[in-house]
Amino acid sequence: MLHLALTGNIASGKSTVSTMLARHGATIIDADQLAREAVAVGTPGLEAVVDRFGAGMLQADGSLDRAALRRVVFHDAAARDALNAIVHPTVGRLREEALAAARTRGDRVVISDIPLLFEVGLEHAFDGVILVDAPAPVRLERIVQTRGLPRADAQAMIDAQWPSERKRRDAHWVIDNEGDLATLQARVDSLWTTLLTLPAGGPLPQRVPTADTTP
Ligand SMILES: CC(C)(COP(=O)(O)OP(=O)(O)OC[C@H]1O[C@@H](n2cnc3c(N)ncnc32)[C@H](O)[C@@H]1O)[C@@H](O)C(=O)NCCC(=O)NCCS
Ligand SMILES: Nc1ncnc2c1ncn2[C@@H]1O[C@H](COP(=O)(O)OP(=O)(O)OP(=O)(O)O)[C@@H](O)[C@H]1O
Repeated sequence: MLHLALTGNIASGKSTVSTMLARHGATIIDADQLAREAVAVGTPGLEAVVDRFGAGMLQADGSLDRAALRRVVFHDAAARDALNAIVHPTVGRLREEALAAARTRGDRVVISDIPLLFEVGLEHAFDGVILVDAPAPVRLERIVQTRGLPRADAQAMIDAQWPSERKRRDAHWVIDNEGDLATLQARVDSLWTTLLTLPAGGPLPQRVPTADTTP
């Protein structure tokens, strides 16, 4: 089994790329989705969030008020660390479970979508790392347009992550996503062709240049 990490800063296009890779047949393990499960109604995770941040973080139906928590943690690094400490261990455990299931099924290519891969120092736990990137102003516009957030809130989310320049150096493949979706699809198709030539679990070339993924 080839197990790769897919990462990239907020609104770089990770989910779009992972959907394209899934259509090619990859198994996707999505950390944002696992993070939602970690704080679902009735979990110790949600209880811990309420203990730390107060009952104001709940909606009337008892589920997490994500917008309320977002407004707190993206303007306060200590609060963000506290939330990460609650959520990340559960996300790690759920990822291991999903990975074990993929192994049992005999899946060929498994891709773990992990937004904070480099920030949490997980990059060496995989056979290789795919980074999706787009310039910060493009990402800012995407957040404002698709999430309908105020510009300052969108910028705070961008500022909560490492600049991508630092991540590009350590990725095996960089997919630039500054253009249209057809260009992105062509880049993902090209990457998939490359992935199929790799030995499962074998050594990967170190840091393949961006041009290699550009058709
Ligand atoms: C703060 C929360 C409730 C906001 O929810 P919301 O629905 O608005 O955003 P969503 O979960 O879709 O995340 C959107 C993007 O924000 C970025 N992001 C999320 N959490 C963090 C964080 N702790 N630090 C930096 N960036 C983050 C990621 O790029 C992510 O893809 C949520 O992001 C959360 O629970 N974050 C903590 C868990 C976490 O670290 N998730 C990231 C993957 S494990
Ligand atoms: N090349 C593109 N052209 C136009 N829109 C795009 C392109 N790539 C992504 N988008 C749009 O930008 C938004 C963000 O993309 P996506 O959700 O894939 O990013 P992400 O990196 O997974 O973001 P997040 O960190 O918030 O989970 C989506 O609405 C998506 O449809």
